[in-house]
Amino acid sequence: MGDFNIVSGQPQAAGASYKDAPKSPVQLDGYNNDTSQVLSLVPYGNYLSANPFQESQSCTKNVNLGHTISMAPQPPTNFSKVSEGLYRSGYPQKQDYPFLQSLKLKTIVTLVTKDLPEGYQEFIQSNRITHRVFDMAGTKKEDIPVDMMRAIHAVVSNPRNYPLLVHCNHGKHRTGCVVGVLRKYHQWDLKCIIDEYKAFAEPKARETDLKYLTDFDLASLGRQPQAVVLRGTALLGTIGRFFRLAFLVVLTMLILHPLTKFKIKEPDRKSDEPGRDFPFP
Ligand SMILES: O=P(O)(O)O[C@H]1[C@@H](OP(=O)(O)O)[C@H](OP(=O)(O)O)[C@@H](OP(=O)(O)OP(=O)(O)O)[C@H](OP(=O)(O)O)[C@H]1OP(=O)(O)O
Repeated sequence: MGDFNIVSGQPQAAGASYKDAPKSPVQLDGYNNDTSQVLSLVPYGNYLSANPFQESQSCTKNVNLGHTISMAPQPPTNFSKVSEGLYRSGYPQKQDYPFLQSLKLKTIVTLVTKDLPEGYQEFIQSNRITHRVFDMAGTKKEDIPVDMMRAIHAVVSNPRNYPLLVHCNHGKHRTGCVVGVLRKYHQWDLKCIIDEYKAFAEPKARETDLKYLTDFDLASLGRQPQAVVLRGTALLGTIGRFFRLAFLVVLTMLILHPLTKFKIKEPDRKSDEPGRDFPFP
């Protein structure tokens, strides 16, 4: 019997529920005014078709019919890319580890405390991943403490920690709030933030989360919103480029000037070398 691929016919990892996956692709391209922040979200339902790991990192598994099934690594439930090097999902299970391994994660941020699934600790340790666990209560039970969100944000917004996966139980509420705050920090429009939250939380979007994201005060993060910094940086970069160019032009002129003088330099008047074909006054 030959191999057959069951990936396309089984878009969800075993043990994860189909209802958790967004039903349609979510493209948030162009949501943001700042093109430097335009992101292409590939939520779970559409992820496999765009999964670069599908071909390169397939593994095989024997089943009881004696068939050998080629299985591409499966992402965790509600998995998606948030931005370059930053990913979100529900709680990874054992069958998701090969996929996570392919992301070469440097950091995992877990937003809930509970007994770790089978092999999770070993997976994290063997891949030398820094594991940050935050004991966040369910968001319908209590507001996320300001200090906790600030600490989480400091980790998930720092590219030095990337590639980074942030996850909770189902990748809906806690993760939705953390990603929403990150979007706010990156100065996304509130409507886009809410749309993204709902794309992952529906049909269980919570009013408490929507209120949290709507009311969230960026000042509580104690940092300048990044988009402002980026725009400032871009302006400084433009000014810097202008001055560099101007400096090069001036330098070139200074170098060329003596050469030009040399070329048009009048002959030595005192010279009386033979062969001169014009007299000097
Ligand atoms: O139906 P409900 O509103 O009672 O919520 C249930 C459960 O729903 P279910 O029973 O239909 O599965 C939620 O799961 P989903 O809505 O994500 O499917 C779960 O949210 P969760 O997974 O932690 O959320 P994430 O932060 O991981 O995204 C929530 O836990 P808490 O948030 O800690 O309160 C649970 O509340 P409870 O039973 O009181 O502990």
